[in-house]
Amino acid sequence: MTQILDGKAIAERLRGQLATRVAALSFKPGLVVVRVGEDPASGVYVRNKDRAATQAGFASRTRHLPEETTEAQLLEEIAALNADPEVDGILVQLPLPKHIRAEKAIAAVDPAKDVDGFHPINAGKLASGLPGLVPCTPRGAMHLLAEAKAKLPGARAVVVGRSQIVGRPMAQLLLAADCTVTIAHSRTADLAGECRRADILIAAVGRPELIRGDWVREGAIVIDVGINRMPDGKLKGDVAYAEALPRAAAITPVPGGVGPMTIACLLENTLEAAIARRG
Ligand SMILES: NC(=O)C1=CN([C@@H]2O[C@H](COP(=O)(O)OP(=O)(O)OC[C@H]3O[C@@H](n4cnc5c(N)ncnc54)[C@H](OP(=O)(O)O)[C@@H]3O)[C@@H](O)[C@H]2O)C=CC1
Ligand SMILES: Nc1nc(=O)c2c([nH]1)NC[C@@H]1CN(c3ccc(C(=O)N[C@@H](CCC(=O)O)C(=O)O)cc3)C=[N+]21
Repeated sequence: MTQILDGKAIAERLRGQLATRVAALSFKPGLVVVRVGEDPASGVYVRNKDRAATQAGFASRTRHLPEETTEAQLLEEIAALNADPEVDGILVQLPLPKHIRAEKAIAAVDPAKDVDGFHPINAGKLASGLPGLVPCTPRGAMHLLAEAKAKLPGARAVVVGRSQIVGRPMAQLLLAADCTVTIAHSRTADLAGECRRADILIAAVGRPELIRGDWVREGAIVIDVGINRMPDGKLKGDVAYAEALPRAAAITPVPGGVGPMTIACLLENTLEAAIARRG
């Protein structure tokens, strides 16, 4: 029987554990989400983060800046949050309006408060095997692999996608866990062939059902990071779920897989950043 990795339930349990740890502190870890403009998808995510954080006992707020905010104004806002002792975690919601360079905003966040783990300092630490803040989505995927009791050392892991925010850090975490890691992308010569070798298959592409059932090795663990909004409003992953299900040992659904774990790991990172910074 294929194990369906219920990210919603696992994230709920993790948030409960975090709430218990937060309740034992003498302060509320502070999280600020900075949102610029009106990207429609961001509205839902930002509200979900805010609700999860508040429920778990964090001091959470959203700083919503208008679409016309200049890059310089955003950097000033970030500098103020860096200097605020009550703020432990800062997340600049992506995408940003086109007139703002995302890499400038990301690099402006104090690495000690960078709960997205996107700052080059944290990315460099991860690539060097040093402790630092780790991006939430790959971190959530690692929790799900633990839930699947994946035997990582020596396993062949294939990560499809090489973005700064998902694919690359995912590959680094699997490498740190002693997997043999392949990173595939849009220029990969034989994507189906690469996927078929995977004991652990991570899809982070952003193309609905690109990965077909017969690309999945019998007994593989499949983590589908993709979140694709279809014209009918429903969400689909990057993996053809119904086809892959009978072949996989374990698989994540979309929705209800990696997405909720991302939010739980944001809280996990914020708690860790708070404890590290406040001692
Ligand atoms: N569950 C969650 O919490 C989150 C989900 N997501 C979702 O994950 C998906 C990926 O996000 P993100 O990493 O930001 O996306 P990006 O668009 O930044 O990266 C996509 C990657 O997929 C590769 N790719 C695109 N088309 C193909 C193809 N036909 N064959 C092989 N590789 C391909 C690209 O290759 P190349 O580099 O060559 O262009 C690129 O490396 C999206 O659906 C996004 O919505 C994202 C963040 C969080
Ligand atoms: N600075 C920054 N950090 C991010 O981590 C970040 C970001 N910007 N921009 C957008 C992406 C996307 N992302 C998701 C988070 C939760 C769900 C999630 O909870 N998904 C639910 C369903 C949500 C729904 O129904 O729309 C699920 O998959 O079950 C999805 C996607 C974080 N991102």
